[in-house]
Amino acid sequence: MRIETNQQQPGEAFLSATGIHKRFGALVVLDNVDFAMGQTDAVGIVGPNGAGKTTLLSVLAGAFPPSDGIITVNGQNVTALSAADRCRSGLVRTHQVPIPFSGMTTFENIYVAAAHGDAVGRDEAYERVIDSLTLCGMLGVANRRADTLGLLDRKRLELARALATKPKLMLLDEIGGGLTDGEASELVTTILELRRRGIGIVWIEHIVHILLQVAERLICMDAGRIIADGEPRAVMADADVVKAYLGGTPA
Ligand SMILES: Nc1ncnc2c1ncn2[C@@H]1O[C@H](COP(=O)(O)OP(=O)(O)OP(=O)(O)O)[C@@H](O)[C@H]1O
Repeated sequence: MRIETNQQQPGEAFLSATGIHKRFGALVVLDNVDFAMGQTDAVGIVGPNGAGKTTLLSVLAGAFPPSDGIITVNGQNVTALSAADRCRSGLVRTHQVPIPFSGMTTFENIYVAAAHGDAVGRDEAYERVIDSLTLCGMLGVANRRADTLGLLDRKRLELARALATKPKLMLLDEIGGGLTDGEASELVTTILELRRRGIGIVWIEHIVHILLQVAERLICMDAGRIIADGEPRAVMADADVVKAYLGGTPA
């Protein structure tokens, strides 16, 4: 199902993926996925476990190449580019399981991202760290070693590190995973602030009511395919989505 939305035409897309397949040996994980979005869009991705959501995010971010298909950023074919090069084009991802540099402080972790992401000078990197610490509510733990942080702060650190690369578009993989509703709501406040700055968001999340506070467009994947794409409430009510994702019971 493709539901009408205000999504941009393919020619205007900041990020696009065309005919994406991903196979791990005989296992087909992405099966002819087409996806396009504008730079400031907020897109949520849902779907059952194993649907291929994280794999799609990884292929978009450049963690590994697709088996087939083309990915463009700002009209440029980036299919063969590394994640680091895509980051310099403004596309950055966060990970489902945060793995910071454990022996470094929060500040140092973000500094590495700021200095590496766009090859900036020391002053600008420092400013980006302060901005990221502030926006993500981490000033109070700036000098704590990352391996002493609780889960919410490690999730905040994922956001802060990504933000410090000065992204145009952030790909978030279950940033709310493992958090309570209250904790996840705190992250929503931060993510909405990112949106106010004009940063686009692609967000995979199982906590749907939290996701819907941000997503203006929702995609549902199942078995490596996009089975619904459009206005979030319409997607959640779609018969195929109800069957594949919601166990036959509408949300
Ligand atoms: N590196 C890999 N090698 C082999 N199989 C993989 C690899 N990465 C993912 N898979 C398989 O691909 C399928 C899709 O995995 P993926 O993590 O993309 O799903 P998902 O929709 O993100 O699931 P979840 O909601 O549980 O995170 C799964 O069957 C998974 O076991």
